[in-house]
Amino acid sequence: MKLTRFVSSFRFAAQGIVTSVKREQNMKVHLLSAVIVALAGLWTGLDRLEWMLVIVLIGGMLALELINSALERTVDLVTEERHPLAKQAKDMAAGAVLVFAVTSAIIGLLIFLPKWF
Ligand SMILES: Nc1ncnc2c1ncn2[C@@H]1O[C@H](COP(=O)(O)OP(=O)(O)OP(=O)(O)O)[C@@H](O)[C@H]1O
Repeated sequence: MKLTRFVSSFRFAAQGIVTSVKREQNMKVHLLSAVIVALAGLWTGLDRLEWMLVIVLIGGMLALELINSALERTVDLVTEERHPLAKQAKDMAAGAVLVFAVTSAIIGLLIFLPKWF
């Protein structure tokens, strides 16, 4: 019984990820970026710690985008009308994604640039 519920929770989580990839343009961009960074990592030859950083940043970016999409849907479910709080909620969630994206880009440059130049 409990095992069935446990397995189901993974299935539902997978459905959420698939829905996000299908419907969210930004998620596709993040996934493509992740593949490009992973290929660049293989080509460059990162060490174990560098790979750990890159994997944490990629996973964090994708997870944050999923949360952002979930929040957008929740807001749209609560109100179909324009509301300043709805705007603030969506814009703050988008801001969180932007903060993490910029942070990831800076750390990525700190990892890759010294190896290339
Ligand atoms: N219900 C709402 N009330 C007020 N502002 C909103 C609402 N929904 C979205 N916004 C704001 O409108 C701007 C554009 O948002 P977004 O790109 O998500 O498009 P949208 O207005 O939700 O339309 P769409 O359904 O095409 O995505 C953002 O600043 C967002 O915060």
